[in-house]
Amino acid sequence: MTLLKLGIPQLRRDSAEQPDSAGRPDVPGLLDRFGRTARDLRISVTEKCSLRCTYCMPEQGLPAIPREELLTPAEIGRLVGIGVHRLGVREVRLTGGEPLMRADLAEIVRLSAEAAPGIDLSMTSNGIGLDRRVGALVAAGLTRVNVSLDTVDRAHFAELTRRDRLPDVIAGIRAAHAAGLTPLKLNAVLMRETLPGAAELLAWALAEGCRLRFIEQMPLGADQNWARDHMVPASELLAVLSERFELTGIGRDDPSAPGEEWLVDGGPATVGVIASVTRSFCADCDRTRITAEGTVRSCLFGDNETDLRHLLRGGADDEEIARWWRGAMWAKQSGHGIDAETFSPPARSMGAIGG
Ligand SMILES: Nc1nc2c(ncn2[C@@H]2O[C@H](COP(=O)(O)OP(=O)(O)OP(=O)(O)O)[C@@H](O)[C@H]2O)c(=O)[nH]1
Ligand SMILES: C[S@@+](CC[C@H](N)C(=O)[O-])C[C@H]1O[C@@H](n2cnc3c(N)ncnc32)[C@H](O)[C@@H]1O
Ligand code: SF4
Ligand code: SF4
Repeated sequence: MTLLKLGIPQLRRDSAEQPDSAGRPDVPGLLDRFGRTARDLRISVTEKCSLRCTYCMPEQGLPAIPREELLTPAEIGRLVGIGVHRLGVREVRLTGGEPLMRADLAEIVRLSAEAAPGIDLSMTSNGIGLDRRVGALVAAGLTRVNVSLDTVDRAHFAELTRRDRLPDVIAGIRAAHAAGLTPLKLNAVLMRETLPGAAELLAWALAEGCRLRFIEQMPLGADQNWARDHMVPASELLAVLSERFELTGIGRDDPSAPGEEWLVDGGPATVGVIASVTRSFCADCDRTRITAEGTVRSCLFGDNETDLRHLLRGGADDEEIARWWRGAMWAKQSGHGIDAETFSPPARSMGAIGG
């Protein structure tokens, strides 16, 4: 594979070749060789972002994807329809980059909702500008939103994201809540720098009626500055939170949910931990991803991508596209492999994959 600078790979030369499905049983779903079936579709709609979180983006942002290489709303809607009606997808999440950077986001939501009426259609966002657009997004069919927020200290937020935008994020969170997009989950990436403020962030989330989840940092940053012995494991976070709150473990909503939950002070409020590194949930993974350029990415950490865009634009029918998608997922790797001695981070960073 040829790498472009800053972690965006060109399409693999062979990604426009139909994936090898040898040995795959003839079933409609997105089965892989390890017995997992993907039902949770995550679609990245852009690489652009209004923030520059240090664990995700380089300071100068990612190189722009030419407009004609991005999937259009109609193409995204068509893939959602294929995923739901032919491949067994049960929930769809829009992500990025920052989805709100796309001016046609409401159109993407509308066409996706029309392609799969009644589906859980959510978005993961940094919340900036959500206050102005949430009405249109809900009217278009958005059912839920998760917002990323690492600290409620304005100066610290500016340092972590390289942008002084905390008031905009909070406005977005409150507007989403007021618009009925609940449960509203907040995602906070665990870092040495944010650990001392973790209890404060939880107190803030509880007061706002949001469900906070802390996420172990993964080696997916464009600056490639992750180190196993520097990351904060879930166990350390739980010890810190327990100094202020009484936590009672209640496990996962379902086995493939990445987050484990704890009741806070007897409940009903909860705090979640997504321990992707130290308590990996890869064995139960149910994810399939489409990148903003229309490739299937079977795993966050798997650089082998299969191009569906040329099929969408080349007159292929839905069943042919479904066949390629199934083949791409059949080849999915067993897990992220972070603990293996041979591990090396993927070529794309989180913002370029679609987290
Ligand atoms: N290892 C791993 N981590 C993931 C994956 N997808 C998301 N994450 C991490 O989980 C965090 C939360 O993701 P969200 O986009 O909020 O999605 P979710 O937790 O599945 O969403 P809900 O259904 O609302 O609970 C992200 O910030 C990522 O760090 C994945 O496929 N593998
Ligand atoms: C890449 S962002 C895209 C959506 C949106 N811009 C946002 O921040 O929510 C999706 C999620 O990935 C998480 N993320 C980014 N880099 C990460 C990393 N290195 N390790 C773990 N999670 C990461 C973010 O915190 C966010 O919750
Ligand atoms: S985590 Fe989300 S908000 Fe932060 S830089 Fe990455 S894409 Fe942007
Ligand atoms: S790292 Fe890959 S296999 Fe593991 S949960 Fe994420 S997408 Fe699934």
